[in-house]
Amino acid sequence: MKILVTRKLPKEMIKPLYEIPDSTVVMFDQEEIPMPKKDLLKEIRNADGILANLTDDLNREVLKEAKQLKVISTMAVGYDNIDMEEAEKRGIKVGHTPYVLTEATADLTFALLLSVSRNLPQAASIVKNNQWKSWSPFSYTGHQVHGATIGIIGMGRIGLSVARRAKGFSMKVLYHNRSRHIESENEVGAIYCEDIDTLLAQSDYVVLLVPGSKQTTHMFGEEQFKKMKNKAYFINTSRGTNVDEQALFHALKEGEIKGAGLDVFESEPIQGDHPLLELDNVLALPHIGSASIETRTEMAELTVTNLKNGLTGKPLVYEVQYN
Ligand SMILES: NC(=O)c1ccc[n+]([C@@H]2O[C@H](COP(=O)([O-])OP(=O)(O)OC[C@H]3O[C@@H](n4cnc5c(N)ncnc54)[C@H](O)[C@@H]3O)[C@@H](O)[C@H]2O)c1
Ligand SMILES: O=C(O)[C@H](O)CO
Repeated sequence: MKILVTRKLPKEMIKPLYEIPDSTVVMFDQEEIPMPKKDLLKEIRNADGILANLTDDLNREVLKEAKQLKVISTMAVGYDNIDMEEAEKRGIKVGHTPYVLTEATADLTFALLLSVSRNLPQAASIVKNNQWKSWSPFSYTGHQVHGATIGIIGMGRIGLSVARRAKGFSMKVLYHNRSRHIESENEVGAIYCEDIDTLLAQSDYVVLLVPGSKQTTHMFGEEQFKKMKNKAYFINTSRGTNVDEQALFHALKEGEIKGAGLDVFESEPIQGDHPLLELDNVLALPHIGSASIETRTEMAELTVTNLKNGLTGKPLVYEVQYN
């Protein structure tokens, strides 16, 4: 049985895979860059299982090559990099890592919100660059978080955890979701906006937390940014493909919205000449929502368990359901 691991992980962490009888583990030898596409195509051909991550494009063409593949285990909750229709057609089970990353990602989402609202990157750079002249009445003043209104789009696991943090800051919580989320209404008093426009018009902070999918691609564009308050901030820790970046650039440049905190981009990694990076009112991070040591360790362990279970005839801990 051949197992492909597309990113270098500590040997100790993937030990359970070596313990599968008659298994051969082929692991890419680098941690910081994805396995080149040509190597992935070559290695996946005769693989039975693959430990993948969100940078592996497991599209139809790639999966068609994978004649022996039985299990894909991705080290992420999102699985928009995997062609689920093709996986279903081929009977490939897909495992992912919900829950274990919820709190870390909610923390990072709230960190972005606080940072953009109070201009932390700009203020920190003044100190570091020896440009701090004096305390002053209005320099670097941002907008209040306490008591403001947050609008969460995608009230799922992470959305609810962000809502709990918002409640701790005495924020009014609005949400839009595919369907009502009674737990968040009962627990934090979140108010359902069936019409997304109501949420956009009333929120001081709009937080996007829906999965990446065909339905959510560019769900945020010119129209949505125009409906937001001019003093509102946009936070995206979901998927970059959910946002039309040109429209976002325009909205930020023209002052239609006040600022943005972004952890994800349409095409990652973005380069230094990306238009959004020209703007002072953008805080951009390199997709680090779940990046705490504790969470990434749990994600890796869960990914290994999902794969081992799938390859040894046991139920995956978290299996993505085909539509
Ligand atoms: N930045 C990061 O590092 C990072 C980390 C973890 C997760 N994520 C992203 O966050 C997403 C959410 O994770 P989760 O665990 O909260 O998922 P989840 O499935 O629990 O929540 C997603 C919510 O979005 C809703 N939804 C889906 N499509 C919608 C639509 N078109 N309109 C309105 N609501 C819609 C669903 O009903 C659900 O309640 C992941 O899919 C992933 O893309 C990013
Ligand atoms: O979907 C996910 O899990 C994130 O993007 C990475 O943790």
